[in-house]
Order: sequence, then C-alpha cells, then structure tokens
Amino acid sequence: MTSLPPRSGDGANLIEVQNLEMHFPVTRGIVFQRKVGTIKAVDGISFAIKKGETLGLVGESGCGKSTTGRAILQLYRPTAGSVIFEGQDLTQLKGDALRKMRRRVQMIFQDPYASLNPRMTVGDIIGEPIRVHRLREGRAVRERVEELLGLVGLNPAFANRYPHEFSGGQRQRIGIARALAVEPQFVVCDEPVSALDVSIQAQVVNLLEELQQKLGLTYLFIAHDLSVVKHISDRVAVMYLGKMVELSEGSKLYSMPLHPYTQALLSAVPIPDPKVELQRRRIILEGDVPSPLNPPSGCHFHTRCPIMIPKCKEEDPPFTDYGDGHFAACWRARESAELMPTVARKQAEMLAARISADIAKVKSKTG
Ligand SMILES: Nc1ncnc2c1ncn2[C@@H]1O[C@H](COP(=O)(O)OP(=O)(O)OP(=O)(O)O)[C@@H](O)[C@H]1O
Repeated sequence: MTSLPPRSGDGANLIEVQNLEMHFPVTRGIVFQRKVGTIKAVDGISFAIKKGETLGLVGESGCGKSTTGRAILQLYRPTAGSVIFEGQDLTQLKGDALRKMRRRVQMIFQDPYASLNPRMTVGDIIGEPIRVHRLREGRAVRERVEELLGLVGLNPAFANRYPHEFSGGQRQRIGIARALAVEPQFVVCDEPVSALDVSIQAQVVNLLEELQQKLGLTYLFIAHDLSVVKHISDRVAVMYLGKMVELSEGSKLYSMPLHPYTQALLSAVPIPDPKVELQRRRIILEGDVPSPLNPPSGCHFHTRCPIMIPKCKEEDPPFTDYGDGHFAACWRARESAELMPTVARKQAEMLAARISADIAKVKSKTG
C-alpha cells in the first residue's frame, strides 16, 4: 500500500505513476509450464515527475530500478497500476496509439555497445527511428542525423562509421542521439554512465544536463551511484526490494536521510581519499538482500534494519510525507534521522563535491 503520488511542488507533472506493479511469474516444467511463484520486481510504487525535472532513482542491484523504467515506458506491460503521461494512461494504450506514444518517451541504456546494432552504420542507427515514425523523408533524414550528431558533440561525418569504431563515451553519445531522434519529452536514463570511466562520466552527465536545458527534457535517471544522482537530480528516490522507501528533494536526502536504508547507502559511498577512508564509519547491513520471490513480511527492510522494532515485522509502513515532500516508508523515520553518523554524511557530501568539481572542470575545458 502506498499513498498518493508525491507531487513535485509547483508546476505541472509530466508523468504520474500510481501503485505501479510489475510481477514476473516463475514457472517450472518444459512442456506443461506451471507457475510456482512470483517475482515482485516492482511492488506498488507511486511518484510524479514535473515537466523539465530530473528524478534520480537509486538502490542496490536487483531492487527493481530498471524494471520500473521499462514498465513506465510500456516495454514491460505492468501487472497493475497506472502511468499517466499527458493525461493518458499508458498502461491502457494498444496498437497504433501505443506506437505513437513511444515516440514521446525514450530510454538510454547502460551498455551503449549492446544497444547499438554492430552491423548498421551510425547514420542508419540514428536514422531508423526517424524513418519508422515518418518524421523526415529522403535527404532530410540524413540532414537530421547529422544535426543530431552535432547536438551530442560528435562530428557529423561519423554517420558513415560503425559502432565498434568508437570509444565507450562516444557510443553513449550515439545512444543518446538515437533516443533524441524521435523528439521525446520524457527520457529514462538507465545507468547511462555506470559503464564509463569517471572522467567520461562527467562529460556524459554534463551533456545530458545541457540537452535537458536546450530541449526541455524530463528525466528519470537511474543509478546506483549516489554522487552522480545528486549532481543531476532535482529530487532523489531510493528503492529497496521493489518498493520506494524514500523520496525527497536532492539535498535534503543527503543532509537528513529518514530511512535507515538510505543512511546505509550514503555511508557506503566510496571516496578515493585515504584521509576520509580512515575516518569512514560504514553502517553495515546484516544479511543478504532477500529474494523478491519471497520478500520479508511487514517492512521488506526489517531483516537487515539496525533499528527494527517488532511492528516492522508485521506491518508495511506507509509512504508518508514528513514535510515539504520528503517521503519515507519507515515506522521509525522521525528517530532514524538522528542516528545517521556524521562521518558517513560528510563523506557522501565530499564525494558529491568532487564529482561537481570534475563536471565544472569538463565544462570549463569544453567552453
Ligand atoms: N524479465 C524478467 N523476468 C523475470 N524476472 C525479472 C525480469 N527482469 C527483472 N527481473 C527480476 O526483477 C528484479 C529486479 O530487477 P531489475 O533489473 O529491475 O533491478 P535493478 O535494480 O535495475 O538492478 P540492476 O542495477 O542490477 O540492473 C530482479 O530480481 C530480477 O531478477
């Protein structure tokens, strides 16, 4: 159970996700497949994203971030819930209406190489969606491809080359150009910089921010790295085992995390500085991440929570607004803020500052 989607303050929401569920059946048997269980990859999450806003989505591997992105874009058809985009519930669209909507919502993938067809030239990769959606014809397709390559900081002459001729960062730029080819309004960026070197990460994050400003884009930015998310996001949401456990305006999530899981994530942010490492005080979470096939009762986090009380085993805490749109799903949210070690908070802040400095450096170099 979740409450109404957290609103993002003033201004219109571009997208509203309400009680979204994406469950995958687990089957056994080759000929007669029989359902033996359900993976609750996304288990009833609600949120809204304002036009032009970036919502960061973080959490450990397997918590349901990618599935959330795919279910919003209808790449997976959700088990339950609604996704309202420009007044239309995407979960109800079919056929032609669904195809038309796909133009407005796009995805940028983590591994740009895997998502680019190695047998196609960059020109064909970027031109294909333009032709499919009949946005341009004949020579105008080529002109648009060259324009898009320029927009993402690549030489328009690269249109004749193949994906293997490019570096990781350049391939990601090609992936971004392809996503933008159909002139979307909403883009799910699924760990777009996780596979790149830190210096290149800053360039790609910088590019995504520039494109957002130029084209008025709205992003759902998925990452496991809290520092990258902090820089690019207006608000940040944290997921654990298919549920959203915290959501707030970015800086507040870092300075006053309400959920013990967010606190643990913050305390684990690595900082390549031996002085800080010596002071590090990590919040160690006991046990492994439970299986989404058989999640714990009550609050899913209770089996690893350092401040668990008996109620947590029994009742799922509601996603509650603790003021100014700072939502958390924790029975002890009010007390837990006081338990966050200062050192852990400080190290997360320092890493975020480092990344911001890297990005500023890239900006000054690229003028
Ligand atoms: N098509 C599928 N069929 C069955 N289970 C799936 C499918 N896609 C994802 N899952 C399961 O759903 C859960 C959430 O996966 P998801 O990829 O959304 O997590 P994630 O947070 O994006 O992780 P990562 O950072 O590793 O990509 C996992 O347990 C995963 O195994």
